[in-house]
Amino acid sequence: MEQWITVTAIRLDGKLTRDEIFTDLKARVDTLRAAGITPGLGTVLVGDDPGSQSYVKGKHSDCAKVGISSIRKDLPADITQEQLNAAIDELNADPACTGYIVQLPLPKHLDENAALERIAPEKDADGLHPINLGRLVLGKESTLPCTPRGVIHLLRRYDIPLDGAHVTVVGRGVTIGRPIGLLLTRRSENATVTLCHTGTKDLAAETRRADIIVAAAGVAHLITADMVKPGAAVVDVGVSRTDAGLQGDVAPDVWDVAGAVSPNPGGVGPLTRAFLLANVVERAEQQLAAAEA
Ligand SMILES: Nc1nc(=O)c2c([nH]1)NC[C@@H]1CN(c3ccc(C(=O)N[C@@H](CCC(=O)O)C(=O)O)cc3)C=[N+]21
Repeated sequence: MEQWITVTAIRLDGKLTRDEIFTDLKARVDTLRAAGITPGLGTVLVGDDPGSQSYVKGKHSDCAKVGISSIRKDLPADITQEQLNAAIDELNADPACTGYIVQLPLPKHLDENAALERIAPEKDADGLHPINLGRLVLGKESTLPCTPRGVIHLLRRYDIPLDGAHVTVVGRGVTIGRPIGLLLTRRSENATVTLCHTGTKDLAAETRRADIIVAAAGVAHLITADMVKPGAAVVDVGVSRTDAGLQGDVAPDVWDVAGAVSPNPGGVGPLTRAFLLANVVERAEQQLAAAEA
């Protein structure tokens, strides 16, 4: 029998939205350069994981597109914590580097939290330094984590209402699951958030009552059509490298039920990168404002 597949969901287009952000950033970088400040993004990459290498490469090519200079530190997988510390200290001291990241995950013998804490908080482009995460909890101005910023920007770009919305977040990772609730529950967003994880007893019950699902578990096709309220927005953040290629957390049949879905690839990933650059530009703008004051 013939199968009819009805794709009804709006596509939350991360590439298009990224291009809009880049246009804005490029103009701001031109202004900074004219004032004598060149924003510079540093990356610290340890080891030769192909995924991490491709992400870092993407970040540097983004920099070139908006006029941000970039500094790459690629280190072998077997370096010691002291050698990693030395690379971090160099970027902390380098005036050409206005913001940087330590690409995660690090090889298992290295201490990720120690590395993140060693980053000068004012150069933390990821927004993952404990001072910045702590300031976010306190509601103080801080560098915001890139992926949560990207998710919220994408929802707003497509006029998905956040005020009063029930958002179910799936996954409790440090880069998205934990911080995104802090952003979504600010007065400016005003959403109600449920955070689910592997200990959640009835995941489908939690996702089914959501107006917005943020799927960030890193489990391929975890979210299926039966778990989605008709018309809900579904943001696919997770990435799994499988034999079938890159797969998100959202199964294809979700497009038949949801009102809006972010594709993966082509959804949140490009925005994570765009907000990394936005964070670097904003750091440099603050530097300029401080110099002018
Ligand atoms: N310190 C640190 N900061 C990070 O922000 C960070 C990290 N470590 N470790 C790994 C994760 C993952 N991540 C992605 C960024 C862009 C895409 C992206 O642009 N993806 C493209 C596809 C790229 C491809 O095909 O490989 C897309 O979704 O369209 C994906 C994933 C940043 N991360």
